[in-house]
Amino acid sequence: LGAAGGIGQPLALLVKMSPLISALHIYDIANVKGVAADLSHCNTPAQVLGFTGSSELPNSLKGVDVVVIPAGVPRKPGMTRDDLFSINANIVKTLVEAVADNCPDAFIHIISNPVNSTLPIAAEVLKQKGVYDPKKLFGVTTLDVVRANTFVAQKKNLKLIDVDVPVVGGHAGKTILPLLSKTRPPVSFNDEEVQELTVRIQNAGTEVVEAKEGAGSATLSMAYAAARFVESSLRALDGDADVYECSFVQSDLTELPFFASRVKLGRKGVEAIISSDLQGLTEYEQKALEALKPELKASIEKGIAFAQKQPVTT
Ligand SMILES: NC(=O)C1=CN([C@@H]2O[C@H](COP(=O)(O)OP(=O)(O)OC[C@H]3O[C@@H](n4cnc5c(N)ncnc54)[C@H](O)[C@@H]3O)[C@@H](O)[C@H]2O)C=CC1
Ligand SMILES: O=C([O-])CC(=O)C(=O)O
Repeated sequence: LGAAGGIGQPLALLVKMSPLISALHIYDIANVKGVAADLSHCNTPAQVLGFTGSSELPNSLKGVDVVVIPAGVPRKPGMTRDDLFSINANIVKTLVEAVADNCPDAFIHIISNPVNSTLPIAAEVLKQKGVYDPKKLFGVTTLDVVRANTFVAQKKNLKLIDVDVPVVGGHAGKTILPLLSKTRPPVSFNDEEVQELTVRIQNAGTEVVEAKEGAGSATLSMAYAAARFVESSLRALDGDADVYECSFVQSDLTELPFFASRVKLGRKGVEAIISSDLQGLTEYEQKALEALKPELKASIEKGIAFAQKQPVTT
């Protein structure tokens, strides 16, 4: 949903290449028919159907196993992700209402920012509709992991394919907390490296927004990350027993109702939340974890309050 946008188009292309996908439904309020015609000429198995306008939204969702939502406006230089709230909150609310009505059992991947608030909005909408399954609702934070892996591999001269850094918390500024001490394979960092890498990972979205000079935010790397999360979800749905990803989900790892961490994915969604990553943190990570909680809590509460003030349409 939001398939004709900067993320939506390359994401649609990447998932069209996946042998795990039989049907690819793409929906947007504009320009989607051309994208569908174009994509449908690729000789890969997924059958592509384009849907546009709210009258076609229900049919785009019927029978769907995984819904990905990158609909909404991106940042411009000088903005925070929270500055997108006033527009994107409504977009996510409307789309998740349609998901609740048409494919309530689907895995739902929320990309639209601010994820720290849009994910709680989605949860609240699903609750009001009576179909909330916390195991199937995901805030997509895969790009933070992709970035952390890339930057750590570059800094330490490691083979990229081997590096895996869990990133916890949320998806904005200092709520993004890479746990460098939990990097696999084990790597040691001095204090200066920890500081430099942590700040770069936290500000990587802004790095792209500034480089694009008003033309939007990360789209290609985001599409890559979202395609990875889709692929992992489909493998889990197919019964693969070894699927782990970081995601912002309902969680009891901390006192906050939603928290990003590594999760084990299975046929029914989140099978387990991996608590061991939060054990044995360094002093730096422990302090950063405590420091991110007030901002993350406020963003979560803002999302919930918004959804409670504007009950769902039935
Ligand atoms: N979670 C993450 O890590 C990341 C999230 N994002 C967020 O993803 C969102 C999309 O970014 P871009 O693709 O670059 O923006 P974009 O403006 O290029 O595309 C957004 C698309 O959403 C569509 N859209 C707007 N309202 C809609 C509605 N009600 N229903 C369906 N489609 C609708 C637009 O027509 C457009 O095609 C932004 O909110 C951005 O902040 C971006 C990068 C990373
Ligand atoms: O920075 C933004 O606005 C887009 C985003 O979430 C990211 O690139 O991590």
